[in-house]
Amino acid sequence: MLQITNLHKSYGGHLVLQVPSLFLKEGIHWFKGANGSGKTTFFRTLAGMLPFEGEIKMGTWDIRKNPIDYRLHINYGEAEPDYPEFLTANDLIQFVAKAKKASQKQVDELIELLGIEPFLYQPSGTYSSGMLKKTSLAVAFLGQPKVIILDEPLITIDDATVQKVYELVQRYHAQGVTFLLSSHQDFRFEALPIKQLFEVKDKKITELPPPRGENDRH
Ligand SMILES: Nc1ncnc2c1ncn2[C@@H]1O[C@H](COP(=O)(O)OP(=O)(O)OP(=O)(O)O)[C@@H](O)[C@H]1O
Repeated sequence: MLQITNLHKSYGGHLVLQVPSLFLKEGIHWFKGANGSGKTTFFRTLAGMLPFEGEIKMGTWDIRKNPIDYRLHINYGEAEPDYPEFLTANDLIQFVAKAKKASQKQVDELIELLGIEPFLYQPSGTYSSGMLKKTSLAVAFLGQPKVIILDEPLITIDDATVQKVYELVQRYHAQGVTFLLSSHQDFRFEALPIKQLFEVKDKKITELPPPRGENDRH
């Protein structure tokens, strides 16, 4: 699904990530790593938000040669969303829905599932961190993505919303969507059928044995 070749990512000449070759199959992938290890940098690079050296392809779409197809089919949910404070959740969701060619039905379902109605028309500057996160999660599921990247999707949301996120991931996964999830804690996504587990450490990304899922424990 995603092929990364000779990726070098630096900030101001300081190398933070080096990935000679990495192929991510279809499925749910979990990237672990300590604070500052490079997870967000990797995700933002894959999402087409940062300049980098190397090659990134989704199927046959090259991030540089097919920028529209590539970006239309990859969605990104920020770890710590930060929006212009005068914009409402409705403004943000409608804007992205248009860009991602999402239906109003999909918009309404995500707003309902994630419990966004109570603050839909309030400026985001008034939101709690959980309300901001719910908005960014709704945005990340819009359209017909082939890949959804969720950076620390479970931080700041309550337990009921965590269950909703698992439900959404399972539902989209069943429709063939590939997920890249990150956490800086060891235990986060055991409830999901993780295909590949990676550790981001020392500027490198290394595959680890997959975690045992909840279903394996019975
Ligand atoms: N815009 C930037 N300019 C300069 N350095 C940056 C920038 N963004 C990140 N870095 C550096 O790149 C490295 C990786 O940061 P990154 O945010 O990707 O880590 P992370 O694994 O997502 O961390 P966390 O778990 O704390 O969110 C860190 O050393 C960080 O200081």
